[in-house]
Amino acid sequence: MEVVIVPDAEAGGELIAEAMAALLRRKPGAVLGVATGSTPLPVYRALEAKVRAGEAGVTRARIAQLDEYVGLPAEHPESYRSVLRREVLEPLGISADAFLGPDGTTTDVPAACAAYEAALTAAGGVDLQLLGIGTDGHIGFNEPCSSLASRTRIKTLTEQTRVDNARFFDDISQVPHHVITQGIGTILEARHLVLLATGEGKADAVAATVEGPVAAVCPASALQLHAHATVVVDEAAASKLKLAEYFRHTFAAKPSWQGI
Ligand SMILES: N[C@@H]1[C@@H](O)[C@H](O)[C@@H](COP(=O)(O)O)O[C@@H]1O
Repeated sequence: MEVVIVPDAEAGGELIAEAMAALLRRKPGAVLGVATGSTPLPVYRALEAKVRAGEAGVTRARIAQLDEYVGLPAEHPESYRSVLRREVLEPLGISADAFLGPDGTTTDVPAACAAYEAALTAAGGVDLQLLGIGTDGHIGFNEPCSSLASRTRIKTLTEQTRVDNARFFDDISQVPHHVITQGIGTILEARHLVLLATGEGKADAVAATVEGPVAAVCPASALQLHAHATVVVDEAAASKLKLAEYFRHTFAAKPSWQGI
């Protein structure tokens, strides 16, 4: 696992957007796995700037969704499909045909989960999966104690996650209790995992992810099992890492052309 400590969220966004741009230059039909939440927004803005500047092309790229609320209408502004349309597809000029995601409006959840797994496989798998992290260490919507081998399935949100996500809704009663999420086993199949965490509120979860044991109680710790996982954190999110100086020194010594 590579840990990169950046000065702020914008620097993290730029670093990750450059990795995405480099991927698109060598593989124009790449599948980019995207995440929702506030943290990834600087990545999308930086990638948009690169696309506009002609540094990366997205005409053949595909976008894959990580997770989705169950029961929100697809056109609900806070369905993750709507959020990704607004934050990723429209700004980058990517058509809805190039979007892969689970159907959160379904009445047959197991079939929708199986269909999404099949769609990811048919697309050739995810090349780069961007991840945020919940304050409880969740990735996607894999809450603590999710199986490290799990596949796309329904999950019940913890009260903590509903409280954390209530800011996107008028009040907490509107936050769904159920979600469909790529499983941890599914996520681990992406060729490159890039987790971005910013702010002090993520410091405990980052420390458990990077320096704690691999344990289902901290789902993000599964990244330790992946051969190409990058954790990008700002100073505040890195504040509880015992090995922070080592990580700073290691990245500073890396040739700049190498990227993440
Ligand atoms: N399902 C999403 C996660 O994918 C995201 O990582 C997390 C953190 O969000 P934020 O980046 O806003 O802190 O929120 C939600 O639970």
